[in-house]
Amino acid sequence: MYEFIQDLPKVELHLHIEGSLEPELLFELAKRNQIDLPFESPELLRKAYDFQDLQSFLDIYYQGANALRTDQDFYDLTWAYLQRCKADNVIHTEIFFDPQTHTERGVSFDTVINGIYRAMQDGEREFGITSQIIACFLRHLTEDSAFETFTSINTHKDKIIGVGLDSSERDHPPEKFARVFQHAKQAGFLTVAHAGEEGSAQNIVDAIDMLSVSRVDHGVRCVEDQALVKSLINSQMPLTVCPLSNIKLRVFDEMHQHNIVELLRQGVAVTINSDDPAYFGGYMTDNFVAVSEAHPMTKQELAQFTLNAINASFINETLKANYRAKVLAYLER
Ligand code: HPA
Ligand SMILES: [Zn+2]
Repeated sequence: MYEFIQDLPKVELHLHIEGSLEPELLFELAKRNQIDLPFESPELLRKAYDFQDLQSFLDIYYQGANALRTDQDFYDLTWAYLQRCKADNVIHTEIFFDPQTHTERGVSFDTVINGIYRAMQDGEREFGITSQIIACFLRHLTEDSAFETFTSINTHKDKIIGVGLDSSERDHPPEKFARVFQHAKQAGFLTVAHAGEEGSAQNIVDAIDMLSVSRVDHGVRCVEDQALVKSLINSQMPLTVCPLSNIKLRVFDEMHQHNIVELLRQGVAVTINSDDPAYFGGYMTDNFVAVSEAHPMTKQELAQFTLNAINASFINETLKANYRAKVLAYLER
């Protein structure tokens, strides 16, 4: 099954580019930018990636992002991720970035977006990998800060397809960002939001109702509200689930307790994604393999994750049809 998964065409819809910063590149950037790191080597840094919950991860993740300073740093980060996409046969990816993580420490919005976008253009030209950018608001910061960030997002409308919501879910419900999301919608952006990762099923309901999201990021705690599960099936609202992330951040104790395959079999539009692969121990193939080892599946079921992701993606109908045909041809090979 490993070979089938490795070569299966995949679409990633939940990837924080800052979370793809591998310790080796982090060390290289720190040297380039003359930043002192509190670790002796990439190996020792990697050993420190042992998280109790979402917040304990976020603290280390924001520290790591501090090594990113220049347009070229963001290019190198994104290029390294796209090389992993190529290795895993990821044919399309929708990349999150956190503008405030950088603007709050004096790195300009333009520096960040220009570096990421340049690598994405090269990724399409050299590897044929299509991609989109989604700018996320940090939910632990204020609504005012989100509105200010939106002004920058709006000036790069040619490069950014949508807005998202991430960071600490507890104590920062969707409601806090209802107005800025409404503003973004009116300006023509699509919307997504992290909900039901550490927060309650009610956050999923509120993200759908108050933020008009096209997809829910994570969403695994939907099972605490069976009426919600029914409505997710009826509406085919996509969930961008991140299995290895959920284990590392202790949303589930072990992979065999994860609910993604049960949700798939009930007809929920679930997808498999890597979230922050440099911190959680794996990219797309690793996530598919971890799920399939704990929950044996048919090839058709594995391919359904990609078909769900194609349907849930922000690409045009022609490209969706082309990608669906690729998956079906692969199944019939
Ligand atoms: O899994 C996540 N949850 C919330 N915020 C995040 N920022 C990066 N990864 C995550
Ligand atoms: Zn995430």
